[in-house]
Amino acid sequence: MQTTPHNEAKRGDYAETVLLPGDPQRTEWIAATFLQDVRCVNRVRGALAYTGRYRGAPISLHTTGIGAPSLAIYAHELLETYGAKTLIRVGTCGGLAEHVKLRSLVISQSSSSDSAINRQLFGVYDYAPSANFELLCRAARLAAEMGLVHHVGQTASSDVFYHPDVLGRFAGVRAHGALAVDMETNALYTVAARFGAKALSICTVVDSLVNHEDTDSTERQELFTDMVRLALDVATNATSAEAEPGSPQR
Ligand SMILES: O=P(O)(O)O[C@H]1O[C@H](CO)[C@@H](O)[C@H]1O
Ligand SMILES: O=c1cc[nH]c(=O)[nH]1
Repeated sequence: MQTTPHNEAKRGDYAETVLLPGDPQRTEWIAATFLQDVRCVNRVRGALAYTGRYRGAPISLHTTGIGAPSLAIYAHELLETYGAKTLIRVGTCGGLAEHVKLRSLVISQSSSSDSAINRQLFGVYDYAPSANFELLCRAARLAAEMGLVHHVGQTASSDVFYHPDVLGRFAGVRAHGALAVDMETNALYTVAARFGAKALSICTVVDSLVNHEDTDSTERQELFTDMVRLALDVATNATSAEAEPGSPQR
């Protein structure tokens, strides 16, 4: 029998720190490119998950799929059943501000949402899901030390990818400083807070809704090298002085 309705991994199969890619191909690539002693711990629904080591430290990867409901299920089970303590999303996002260029990194400090999920949970409050402060500071410091083009600030999460009003629907959050949009960060920060866990979302900008630019999906795995290296260094509390020779710099 499976341990949860969505996961065949056994208790103890995950490390306490789990990186969360949205796409199973990204998960596979991270496992093959960055981890040692790696084994696959889940294949249910194609939500590939691996556990291995990064510079000696235990680390897991788990695919979240697309959207808040999908991420919320996997994050909940990782925290409740598998004993995860730290979740770091390694995702993609669309730029909402002119200065947020393609291929840069967006480290989300907080995330607004158009989802109805939290409206039923907080009574009269509009909940403000936020990154773990310690992870956020570490990511900002390491990104600067690594010379990565990055932005730290608030983001938006939307339940809608294809919308008839491509940019107009973001007018309110853009006018209040939102840098980029994805679909899961709001849910990640909310579920992590419920369990008293640490969470951070780092996304690579793959298109700009403002500048009407797009990356080619064939370049995307390579594009993720900086984001994944940063997330792994944040996860394992490395400093850039310890970075392996040949670590990508920008
Ligand atoms: O590339 P991932 O991490 O899946 O993230 C983004 O890409 C998907 C939409 O194409 C959504 O999940 C969105 O949040
Ligand atoms: O435009 C984009 C790009 C990635 N992910 C999103 O949710 N939107």
